[in-house]
Amino acid sequence: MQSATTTTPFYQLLLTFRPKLQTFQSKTQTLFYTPTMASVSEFRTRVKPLSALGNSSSSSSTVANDDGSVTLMEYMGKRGGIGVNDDLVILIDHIQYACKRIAALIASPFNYTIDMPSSGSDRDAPKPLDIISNEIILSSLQKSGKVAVMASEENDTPTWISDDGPYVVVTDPLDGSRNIDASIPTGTIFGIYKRLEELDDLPTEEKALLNSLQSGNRLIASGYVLYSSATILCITFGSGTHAFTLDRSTGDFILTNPSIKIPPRGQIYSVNDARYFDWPEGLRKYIDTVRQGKGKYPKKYSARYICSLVADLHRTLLYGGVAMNPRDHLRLVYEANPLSFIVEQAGGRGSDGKSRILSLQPVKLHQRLPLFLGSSEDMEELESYGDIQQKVNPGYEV
Ligand SMILES: O=P(O)(O)OC[C@H]1O[C@](O)(COP(=O)(O)O)[C@@H](O)[C@@H]1O
Repeated sequence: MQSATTTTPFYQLLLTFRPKLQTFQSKTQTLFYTPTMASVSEFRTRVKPLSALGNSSSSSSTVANDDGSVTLMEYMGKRGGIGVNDDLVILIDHIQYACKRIAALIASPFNYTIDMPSSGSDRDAPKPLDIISNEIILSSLQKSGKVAVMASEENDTPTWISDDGPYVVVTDPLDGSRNIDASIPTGTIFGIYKRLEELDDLPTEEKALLNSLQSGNRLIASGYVLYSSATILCITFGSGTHAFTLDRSTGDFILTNPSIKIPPRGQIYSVNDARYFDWPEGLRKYIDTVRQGKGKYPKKYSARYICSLVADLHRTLLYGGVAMNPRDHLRLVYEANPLSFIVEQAGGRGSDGKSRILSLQPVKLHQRLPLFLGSSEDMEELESYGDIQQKVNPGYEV
């Protein structure tokens, strides 16, 4: 019998893989077809107040379907009162489509048979699904017609897509992919900037790089998709952070957490605790203090660490506390900036331990840094310990 693991065609096949779920009916008809560049005015909604979500902070112009639901497309299509322009709606439609394909792939029983040439024993070396996810996102961005350049954690240099694309997309297509074989949550992270028109006359390589190195405070939207027991798309356009949960029966992302407010204080710290002896004094002291309930919040903190940034952040957004990786490991452009924007829009803070992430000017595309994200009061207390950036980074094996 021929082994499926040795045939290259299977990998090729996965690149064009589409889940066979023809019985699904999508309200917005976007799940298993590639969205075209339609105007948002073509999206129809059945209107009624959003009372079913019980969210008083939502805009009064937000409207829901008969069953009380609001899809991501409806929410952006002027229904959420957030005024996302048509080009951006089309772009997000393509990103969410790509993420649904990634979600289906991650859950596929055929993942185990994907075989690709290894690029070394490096723990950070890309896994097959990293590469496939990257291809899926690139292909969706190309089809959107709205992207000038994509900078991905998986590529050494940014990919120039189109001279007149209005947007720049930075992405980590599949974060935490080391977790996949054990079905532990993973995620996609993305950030969107406007194309810097003043750079249009520069050589392609140069303008691709400079467009991708924009400071986080220029982000116009960012988000993540969490692939877990539920597939959740969390997004900000600069007016609050909103989460949508994939309804697998229809293929729509449904608004489930409008205007998320991260609790000002949580009781959870999230960090790879095995690195304790490599931490600086300040960080050790902080963790020792809060785990004993001797901090400003007089309760003993709990530890949670999934080792999947999107999952650790999503929990932190909902429950509060701090999620951190104190060593130079996570990337400013693809991870720290988009996630800091999400956290700030939810009322929290994103820092490298000394400075606000969104104020940093990236100097290298794959620049790494310590990252601390979380509740405003917890972040303030943590930073007051001063010395919290881990300088020793031996490149851990596991
Ligand atoms: O080994 P550490 O320091 O705990 O780092 C774990 C972190 O690395 C990540 O796996 C990201 O690393 P990659 O970008 O190499 O996938 C995060 O999801 C996770 O939070």
